[in-house]
Amino acid sequence: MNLDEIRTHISSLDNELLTLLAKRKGLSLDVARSKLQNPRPIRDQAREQALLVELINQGRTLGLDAHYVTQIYHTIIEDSVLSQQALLQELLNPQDDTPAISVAFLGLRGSYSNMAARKYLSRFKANMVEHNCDTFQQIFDTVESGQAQYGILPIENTSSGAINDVFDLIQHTSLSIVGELTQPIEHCILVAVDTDVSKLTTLYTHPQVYQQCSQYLATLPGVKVEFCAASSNAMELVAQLQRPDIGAMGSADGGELHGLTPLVKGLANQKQNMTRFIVVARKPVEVAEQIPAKTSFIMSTGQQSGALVETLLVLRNHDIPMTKLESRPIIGNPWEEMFYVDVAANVNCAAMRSALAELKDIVHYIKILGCYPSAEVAPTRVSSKALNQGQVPAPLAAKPSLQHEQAATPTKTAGLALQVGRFTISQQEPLLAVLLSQWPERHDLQEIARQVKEQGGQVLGVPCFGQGDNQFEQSRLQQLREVAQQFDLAPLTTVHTPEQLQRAAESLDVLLLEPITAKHNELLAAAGRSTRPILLPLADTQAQTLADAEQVLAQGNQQLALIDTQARPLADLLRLQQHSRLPLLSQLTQADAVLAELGVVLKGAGVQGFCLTISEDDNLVPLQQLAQRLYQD
Ligand SMILES: C=C(O[C@@H]1C=C(C(=O)O)C=C[C@H]1O)C(=O)O
Repeated sequence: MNLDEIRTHISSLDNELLTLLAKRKGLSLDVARSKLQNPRPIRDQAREQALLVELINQGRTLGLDAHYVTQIYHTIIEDSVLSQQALLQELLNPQDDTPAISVAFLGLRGSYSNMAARKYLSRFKANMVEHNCDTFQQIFDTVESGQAQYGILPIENTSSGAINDVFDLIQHTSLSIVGELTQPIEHCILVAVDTDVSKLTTLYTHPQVYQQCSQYLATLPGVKVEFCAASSNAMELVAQLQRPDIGAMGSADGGELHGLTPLVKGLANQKQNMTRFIVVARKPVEVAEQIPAKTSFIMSTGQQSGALVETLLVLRNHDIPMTKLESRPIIGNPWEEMFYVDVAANVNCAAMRSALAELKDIVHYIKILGCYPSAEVAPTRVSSKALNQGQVPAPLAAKPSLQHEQAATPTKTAGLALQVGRFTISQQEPLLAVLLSQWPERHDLQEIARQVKEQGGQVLGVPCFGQGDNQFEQSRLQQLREVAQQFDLAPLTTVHTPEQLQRAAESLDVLLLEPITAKHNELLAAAGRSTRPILLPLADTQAQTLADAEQVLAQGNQQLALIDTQARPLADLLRLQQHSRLPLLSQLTQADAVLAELGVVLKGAGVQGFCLTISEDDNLVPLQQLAQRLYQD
């Protein structure tokens, strides 16, 4: 076949794929209708887990990687669940037959709020009429006066936190919250014509985008930054100017609406940059009981001692998980606070009704802001156990419990739980990290990453520091991050100094400390100030280890695990665990003849994770054996 013929063939396969996806979506909506008649929760993670294992195994026989199949199906299932939820909501809250839905949001076409509005409405069949607003107040006014049916408002951001202006306006509105959504915020340089970064002289953007990208912008000293009212205004301007020396900063999707293309992506200092938006409307909605719901309310408790604790106890006594608590001053009552609370519960469920009745008796004021479908569809993780056993786990006893769907999100354990990337470390399913002893060729790195993922590992560690200048190290950090991301692994590196720690923390998920004596305390302090999970090697004595850990915890970082790097006697490890609530990991070497057995014994003794050191030339059979033993027993 020549190139044209191959491409024709690919296009025809893509066509078939799309047709099949559309058919699948149709069937998933049939499932939703059947669940309505025979009430069961929309989300069925046991079914998803079984499906994924089956697909992964089937994929393997066709030569497709586990991570590839998983990624594709996470997207398909997320859409399937959200579409089922939207259908159920539509059936429960019939709309007038409006051919178009009007939405008020901040900024112009292409703003982050506009992209959120588009995403939210994509599940309705109607067209969208856009109301551009200059202020949050104007959004509330536009919806309250009936000019728009919905308003979209950003409420919190993973880097900058709560958006206070919105919390304050919510206290005074008659509108209800009817929905939520989370939107990744990925800042890019957008240009109107074919050009290069070195040709840029001016960038237009919003001050907040500028702040969030300050580290990248510091690398472009010759470029002048000009501020606009919103990133969408910057896009509009750059699209008009059509010049190779001028760019805008904003989202790639937003830029596309103005005919702009991204020149550089991923500019934010904080890589996991996401904003949660709420959707407001004049009339509250009812949420189907098969869907995980959230309820938001505000309350003021007065300043008597223990007042807030009393209210939280009411939630706890009814087993209602709180997902957010914010406090804002009450204007006119100095030092009094209004509390804004989100709970993962339907306002109409029995537990919530009685909790609200009890709360009304003990607070000064309480107002329900709304009950709405929770937009979080956390991907069903295929357990490393299922992956290694290569069998489909029997679906859990089909118990159509509506209450328990809420509990799909992992519960926090009493000790300190370490969250590494998307993985929460636990004794049942220990963490498996592979640490290369040297930097390999990029192709080898990819192949190792692929195999680590295939075996159910979660972390890929490679040394990035100490072999070249800053730029060289930076490029390694970048490469490691990219490869790890490609295979859905958490990237790790070893850091020796506070400066290295700071740089690694900008792009990697986990940091292994290897303090050099002169910088020991400085490194611990820097680890404490960081927000990344830290692996702290055991010191010579238990007292010293606990003191080191305390130094990190005292600076605010609670994402800390201890790691035994010297194969200490089991008795020492057990003794340590009695004195520390921190997860304990063990570093093992590939060469150990009894590696897999060692892993099993350590796991039995409570070790919650393993870091296997390998060199580039090692074969990965021991990794496979370790993974199989760890996840099978
Ligand atoms: C389609 C269903 O509903 C949901 C979506 C699934 C899917 O798209 O495969 C699987 C399980 C459920 O979370 C179902 O229950 O089968």
